[in-house]
Amino acid sequence: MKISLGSDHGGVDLKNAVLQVLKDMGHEAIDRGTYDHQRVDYPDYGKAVAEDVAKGEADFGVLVCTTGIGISISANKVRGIRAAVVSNEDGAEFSRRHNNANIICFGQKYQTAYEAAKFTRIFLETPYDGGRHQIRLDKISAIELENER
Ligand SMILES: O=C(CO)[C@H](O)[C@H](O)[C@H](O)COP(=O)(O)O
Repeated sequence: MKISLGSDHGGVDLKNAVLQVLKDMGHEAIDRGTYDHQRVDYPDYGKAVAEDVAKGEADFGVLVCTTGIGISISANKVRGIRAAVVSNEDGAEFSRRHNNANIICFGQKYQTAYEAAKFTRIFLETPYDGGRHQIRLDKISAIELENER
């Protein structure tokens, strides 16, 4: 699979760790930065990864900031993006099964590299259940359309 990854300065170490694991697993990775600990703004990286996924240039995205919150809010502003902050195995599985999430987000403050890699693997390997869940996702899409300028 092709995975786009991004983080701000608060998530760069965890992003780099997940990037390496994804490469080791044989995935193709697009690293949208940031690349060091210099202070940057998380919306720039949330947008870059979200647009890769929304345009079909990546199958899935991985985003990391200090808490996972700001960068997920940013990514979710892009039409068609369902970015989920995940902090356990169940969330990794159900963000895919029920929400058809296309970006997994982490808070570097809370997740070890081992956990983030495990949750990302579960996320990538879990299919969407469809069925009744599509009714809810269609309602989310309708909210997006109703609120477009
Ligand atoms: O967690 C974040 C946003 O939800 C970011 O990673 C920032 O680190 C956080 O906002 C703190 O910003 P700072 O400039 O590093 O103090």
